[in-house]
Amino acid sequence: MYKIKTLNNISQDGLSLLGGNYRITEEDPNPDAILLRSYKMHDMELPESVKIIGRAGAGVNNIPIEEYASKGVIVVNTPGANANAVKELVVLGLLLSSRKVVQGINWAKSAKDDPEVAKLIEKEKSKFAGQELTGKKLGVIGLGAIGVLVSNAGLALGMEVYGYDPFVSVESAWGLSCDVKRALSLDEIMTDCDYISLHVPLIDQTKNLVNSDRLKMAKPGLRILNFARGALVSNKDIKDALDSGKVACYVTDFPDQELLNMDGVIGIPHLGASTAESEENCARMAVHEIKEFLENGNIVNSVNYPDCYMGVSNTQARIGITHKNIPNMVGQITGVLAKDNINIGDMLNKSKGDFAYTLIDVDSHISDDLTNMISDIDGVLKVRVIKNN
Ligand SMILES: NC(=O)c1ccc[n+]([C@@H]2O[C@H](COP(=O)([O-])OP(=O)(O)OC[C@H]3O[C@@H](n4cnc5c(N)ncnc54)[C@H](O)[C@@H]3O)[C@@H](O)[C@H]2O)c1
Ligand SMILES: O=C(O)[C@H](O)COP(=O)(O)O
Repeated sequence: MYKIKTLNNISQDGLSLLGGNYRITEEDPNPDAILLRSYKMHDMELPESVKIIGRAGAGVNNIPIEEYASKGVIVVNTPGANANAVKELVVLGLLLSSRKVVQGINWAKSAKDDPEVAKLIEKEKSKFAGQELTGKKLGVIGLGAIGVLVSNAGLALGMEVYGYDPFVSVESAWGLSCDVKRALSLDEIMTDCDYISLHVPLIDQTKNLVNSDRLKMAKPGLRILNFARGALVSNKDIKDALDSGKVACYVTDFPDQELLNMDGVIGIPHLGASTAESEENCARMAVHEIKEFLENGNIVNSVNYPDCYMGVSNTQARIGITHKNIPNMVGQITGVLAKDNINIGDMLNKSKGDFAYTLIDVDSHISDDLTNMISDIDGVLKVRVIKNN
């Protein structure tokens, strides 16, 4: 029986895929896996029993992925599973930033007790006039799962779309309409566009990506949409830009008290991925990835270890080893097996940055002694016997 600890509410539709060999728990001190959404794990003590962490969603800045890698713990996420939900909210964000709908609705509601409200509306509506999207320039920063969908949606709305992503993947490039123009620098986007939508992960290199130096380059009346992470945009600099009219509206899915007190900010309470469809997609994908790892040792969509897939073992035993990416690890591991005269049926070794994973199918039973000998190799982080007949 595997134990899965949940740190956030996870869609039942996904959890139901776990099956009878799994117990879902919020309290167990020794779970095999953790399943979460945006819960911040940085200050949490990670139980030694945890082998894999499944982020039902895209962003992993709430998880100390390098620290967990050094403990031999795999972190996976669910690429693209919530991209459509975010894209739809970005389309709404484009419209909200263009038309004073939020302000207009709030004003109309405030006049609800006035019997003359219908007349008043016709008199006052000119205060809430806006602009159209068609023909405007949209700059999309980050052309991953969400950025691609947003770019294509921008074209469908009649916008001229510029995309910037120096690391764009082949898969994204295939999904992107050929009518999206390639921006060669962030500055180009900042200088030329009427709307900017951010779709990059929050990492050291992207913190405060939108700052006073970049905002200086912008045309007056720029609209900025941030459905990626709050810290990508400097609060102080956005305030100055809103005050000066450089930025006409900042739509963010990550408002804080400071932002909610600024005129020109539309703060949405982190609803990008909050649709039934997206929550189901993410939970299903994360559950699938956790099951693959716990039952077969396969790594799917990891953000801190290489992906590794050997299907279902058809030999007597399977062993999975997380270790440092240093010379002679495979030699030492197979040396231990050879000493015990154990034949290797199949094997995979892959690395990602400083860490690596070795998955081995063998034709005989694996003893505790042998497991301990592999664990004792310098650089080995976690050893798991996945199947043992
Ligand atoms: N608001 C929400 O509810 C919500 C939902 C999903 C994702 N997100 C956020 O959006 C981010 C993007 O999600 P995604 O699914 O598109 O991820 P993704 O990994 O598919 O795409 C991210 C893209 O950013 C690019 N990139 C990285 N650094 C860059 C840089 N310095 N400049 C330009 N491009 C850069 C990458 O090459 C990649 O193509 C997530 O990391 C997460 O923080 C928010
Ligand atoms: O990175 C993500 O996937 C989003 O920010 C969604 O987060 P949530 O699962 O907490 O809604």
